Amino acid sequence: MTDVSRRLVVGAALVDDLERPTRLLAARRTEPPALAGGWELPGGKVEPGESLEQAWHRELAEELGVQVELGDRVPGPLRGDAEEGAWPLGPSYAMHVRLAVVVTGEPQPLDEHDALRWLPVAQLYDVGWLRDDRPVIEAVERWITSRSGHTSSGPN
Ligand SMILES: Nc1nc2c([nH]c(=O)n2[C@H]2C[C@H](O)[C@@H](COP(=O)(O)OP(=O)(O)OP(=O)(O)O)O2)c(=O)[nH]1
Repeated sequence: MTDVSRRLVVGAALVDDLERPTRLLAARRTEPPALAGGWELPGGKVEPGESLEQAWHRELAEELGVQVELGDRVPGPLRGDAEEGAWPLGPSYAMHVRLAVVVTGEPQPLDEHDALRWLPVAQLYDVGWLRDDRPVIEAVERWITSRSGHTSSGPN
């Protein structure tokens, strides 16, 4: 099935708190025309020679103007080598997703986006996510819900 390797992409599930998240940042794309107006996780393609971690930090600085701390992976269904745990975006891309929080700056739609929205968990589907993001957002929702259901002093 993985006869041709996919181009790696990083996506950030930017939340307000890594341990007890209550909201997620959605970004509206401006290009290409086929994807314009769709909402996505900020991020982009991993450059040659770059680690995934470097790509997350670079993309979030370029696109939103923020420095971030990375949190847990949100694992997807792809298997094998560089795509292990990534999410398929059509036939050509594989997106690795991690939670992240802003440590410096305020997110702005600097590049590739024309709007940003912080979505409370109860309103995660108020925007029109890109088709391939839907299962990713469902996984993020499960992750957030599992965390917010715990008290900070709980055993789990
Ligand atoms: N960043 C991002 N891309 C997504 C998501 N969902 C989705 O289908 N895509 C697609 C859109 C693009 O075809 C591809 C990622 O490319 P990109 O355009 O974001 O990459 P980039 O920032 O490096 O942009 P560029 O310099 O190559 O133009 O994955 C998502 O949630 N986040």
